[in-house]
Amino acid sequence: MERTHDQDVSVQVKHVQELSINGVEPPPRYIRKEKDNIDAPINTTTTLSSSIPIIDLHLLSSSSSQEKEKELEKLKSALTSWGIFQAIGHGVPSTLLDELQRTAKEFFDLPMEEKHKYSINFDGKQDWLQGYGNDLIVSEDQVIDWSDRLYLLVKPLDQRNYKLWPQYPTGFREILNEYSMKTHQAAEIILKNMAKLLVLEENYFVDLAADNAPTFARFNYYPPCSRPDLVYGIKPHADGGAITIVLPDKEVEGLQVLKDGQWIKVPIIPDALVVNVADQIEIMSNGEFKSPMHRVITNSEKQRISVAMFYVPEAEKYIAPAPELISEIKPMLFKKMKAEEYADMYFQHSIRGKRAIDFARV
Ligand SMILES: O=C(O)CCC(=O)C(=O)O
Ligand SMILES: [Fe+2]
Repeated sequence: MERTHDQDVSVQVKHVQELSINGVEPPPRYIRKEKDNIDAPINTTTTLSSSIPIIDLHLLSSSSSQEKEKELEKLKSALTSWGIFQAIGHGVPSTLLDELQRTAKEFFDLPMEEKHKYSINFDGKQDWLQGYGNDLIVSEDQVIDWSDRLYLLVKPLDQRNYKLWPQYPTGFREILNEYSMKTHQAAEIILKNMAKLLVLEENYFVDLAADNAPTFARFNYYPPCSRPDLVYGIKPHADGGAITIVLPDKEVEGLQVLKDGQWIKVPIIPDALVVNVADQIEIMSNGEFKSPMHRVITNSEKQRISVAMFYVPEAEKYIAPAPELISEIKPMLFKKMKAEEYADMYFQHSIRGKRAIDFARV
């Protein structure tokens, strides 16, 4: 994964945090264009928000088969109709969630010079987009998200680039390490039960999170923005890996998911982790599980911080619909390709605001 990027990054942008401090109107390149909008109304009712499934991961490994079956049924409907759910009983201690949020905040609060030590473009080199930065700019007319990020490879362990793991705030490295181990266990439970639901071999999806498979942590920092009506925190997108586990901000909402043509707010549930299916599981499940479009809106008064863990299949692995899920009535919906080919495709299309998975269809 230590690939250097040969993309032209000559167009540099400021960190959003600096723009926000000056309180200026967002510059034109942050203003979304008509083509970036998905023409869907926002559903502001809490009824739909509160119908986003809540799954107790602990019950999925419970000894009572009745409880387990009930939770599995809920998981099935979460994955097939929403592609997103709130995970409780995930085994990550509440104190660790708080510590991770606190360290993330302390990192973004550091002076710019300190954060720049971990810059994506440090020394003019790009380490597969790892480090502190924001959207990679590939064209002059690209619309930029109102967020700064710290993006780090946390697995495979021997590929971690500790030069980009902040030394301050103290304890950052240990906390991220601990958090990544705990969320890995949650990811395994989810992936195992996904295979069960599709009557596939138990490890069919768990292997996607094997020791050699990459996991990335992305700390998202969304400063206040004077024009939430015009500027996205993250534009509408689907994630490109296998699954994503997000620790959302404890106090500030912002994440929305597209469901049946409407944007639905993902509500804050204390200590819950938001889990979403990403494109490569949609492909492998032959479209049974949905990789949902989601976006983050900005807030005029408050900053928001989230931490996303992306579980990504190993570069060399072939991704294709499971043969067991292909039949005369359900033909193969997606082409077979290497995970790294998909990753490249994802990168090229998503940066231009397009859905990569549409280019993988048969
Ligand atoms: O900030 C959030 O809640 C979600 C972030 C997200 O969608 C992402 O990092 O891909
Ligand atoms: Fe996302």
